[in-house]
Amino acid sequence: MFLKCFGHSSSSQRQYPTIIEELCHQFSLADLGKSTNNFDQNRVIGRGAFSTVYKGCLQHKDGSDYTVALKRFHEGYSAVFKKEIELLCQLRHPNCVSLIGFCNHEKEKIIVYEYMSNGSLDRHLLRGKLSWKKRVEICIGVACGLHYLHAGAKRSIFHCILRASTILLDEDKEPKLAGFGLSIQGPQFNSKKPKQINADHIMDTLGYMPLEYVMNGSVTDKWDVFSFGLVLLRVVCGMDYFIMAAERKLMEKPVEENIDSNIKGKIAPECWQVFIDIMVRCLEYEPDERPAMGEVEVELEHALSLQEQADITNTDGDYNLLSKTIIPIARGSEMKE
Ligand SMILES: Nc1ncnc2c1ncn2[C@@H]1O[C@H](COP(=O)(O)OP(=O)(O)OP(=O)(O)O)[C@@H](O)[C@H]1O
Repeated sequence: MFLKCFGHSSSSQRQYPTIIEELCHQFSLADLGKSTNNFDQNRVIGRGAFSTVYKGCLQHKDGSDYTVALKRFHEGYSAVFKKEIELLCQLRHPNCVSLIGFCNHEKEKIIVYEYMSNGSLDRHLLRGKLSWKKRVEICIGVACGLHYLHAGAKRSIFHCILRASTILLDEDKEPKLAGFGLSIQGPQFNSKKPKQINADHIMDTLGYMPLEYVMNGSVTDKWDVFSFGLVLLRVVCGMDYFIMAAERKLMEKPVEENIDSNIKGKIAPECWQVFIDIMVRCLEYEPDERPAMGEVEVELEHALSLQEQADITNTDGDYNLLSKTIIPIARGSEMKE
């Protein structure tokens, strides 16, 4: 239904009849050029595989300013542009980035979003400044957003490129899912039938592809659950899975020995036990053995409350983790290499 809205209606010369226009604002290229000082390089806040992202300033009808992020797609990615608008138009959730509007002017394809002043999660993990508690809270928000995508709409949505750079943080460091350009609309909610797709085009940008896709081309919500497990791992270790794998830090060493030095000693054993258990389950080989996002969300809430309880009694000392957890992950994309 939504795709129809992007068809070129040669007779009427109206490119965007009805639905999309009703759901979000269509900006002129002139307005967006003005909002970014003509796409000034100093306004660039991010670069993705398909786009350059700018910080822009628009005006409300009453004349007051508001800040936005503009994703200007590279030439040749109009399908990704359309897909992202089509999906974002359907989403309303505090943990999903909000669409403000778009511009489709000849070769210029631009999406306008609410501005996330704290940028992407990966940058914060690199700096190492997030406390352990804040990290768990962020994971809960992401789990809540994914749960909504999988179960909150009539047809579930599989994000498919979940990673620390597609999780954005607002001014309160509340997480919002972004980067929906390669997401997939699944079967009707409650249908257990996996969707067969050809996602090879995602391969180069994706990386976190689970084994089942490579084996039989099937995509279910459990793809995102697997990617979420890798996000949990990154939140704990502060380092990307690929770097850890290249440095042989996984498989050979327990996760407990790879914990980010900025949070070492801050994790209560009771909290860790619940957290690591859900992480390991998210990374199971068999998709059916991975939990649904609703369960993940509940378990993470539980982990957070155990941390808070432990912090009340333990006011002065660091915590010591005695467990040793080895995670034997096999990514699909590795299998295909
Ligand atoms: N709404 C936003 N507010 C603030 N920064 C943003 C926003 N959207 C994107 N960015 C920044 O731009 C970067 C690239 O965005 P995004 O990942 O969505 O692009 P992409 O072209 O889909 O690329 P890729 O698939 O490689 O991640 C993000 O990591 C983030 O730093």
